[in-house]
Amino acid sequence: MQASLPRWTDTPSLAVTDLACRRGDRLLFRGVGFTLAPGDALHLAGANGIGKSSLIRILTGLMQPFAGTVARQGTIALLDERSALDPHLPLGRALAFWAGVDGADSAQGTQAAELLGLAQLLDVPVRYLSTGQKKRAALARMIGQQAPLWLLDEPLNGLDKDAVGLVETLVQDHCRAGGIAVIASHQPFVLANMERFELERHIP
Ligand SMILES: Nc1ncnc2c1ncn2[C@@H]1O[C@H](COP(=O)(O)OP(=O)(O)OP(=O)(O)O)[C@@H](O)[C@H]1O
Repeated sequence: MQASLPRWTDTPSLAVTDLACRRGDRLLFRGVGFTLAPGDALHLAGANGIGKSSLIRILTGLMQPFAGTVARQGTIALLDERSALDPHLPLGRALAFWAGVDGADSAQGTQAAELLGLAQLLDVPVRYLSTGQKKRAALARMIGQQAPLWLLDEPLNGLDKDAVGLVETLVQDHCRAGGIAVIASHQPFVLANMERFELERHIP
């Protein structure tokens, strides 16, 4: 079931040092540090509101940390609660739009859509997709980016059991191909050799 392997030239890495995050007047966490190399996967675990999404946004560069540094090597693909797909476009064209923006091979997006069981829905406007189908479509968009660094915020929300297994396999394939994945999830995420990072240990 493996997608054709992504290709990138640089060796990806993600190194986080002594990171702290403040939202409003509250320090959410401090002293967060880890280093990820090709093939590594990290599960960010913790209760609702602990700061998993905030940490993912800091890793992407969308949010500044209160303290600490993030060093990235390689491009990032982000999956969060927003699919980033134009709701008015048919799914196939919405995916092709992002392939164009990312300079990626649009066949990769289509192939990812097929892997995620969306082959029959490429002509359907994104706004008509169900919750689980929208999540699958967002995953197809992310995979189509062919980026080495995958940052996934609650990737299993809204997915049925089969799709959960599929996503776990896709992430595993990505890491086996030399990619890196960070997965923020309050649900179990089954992946061989994945490290677990408990944000709770970093509450001030
Ligand atoms: N713009 C903001 N200003 C102030 N506080 C915020 C802001 N955005 C988020 N927060 C707070 O920061 C905390 C962490 O939120 P975050 O979304 O990172 O948590 P999370 O661990 O991803 O939660 P969940 O599992 O529910 O998705 C929450 O208490 C939230 O209310």
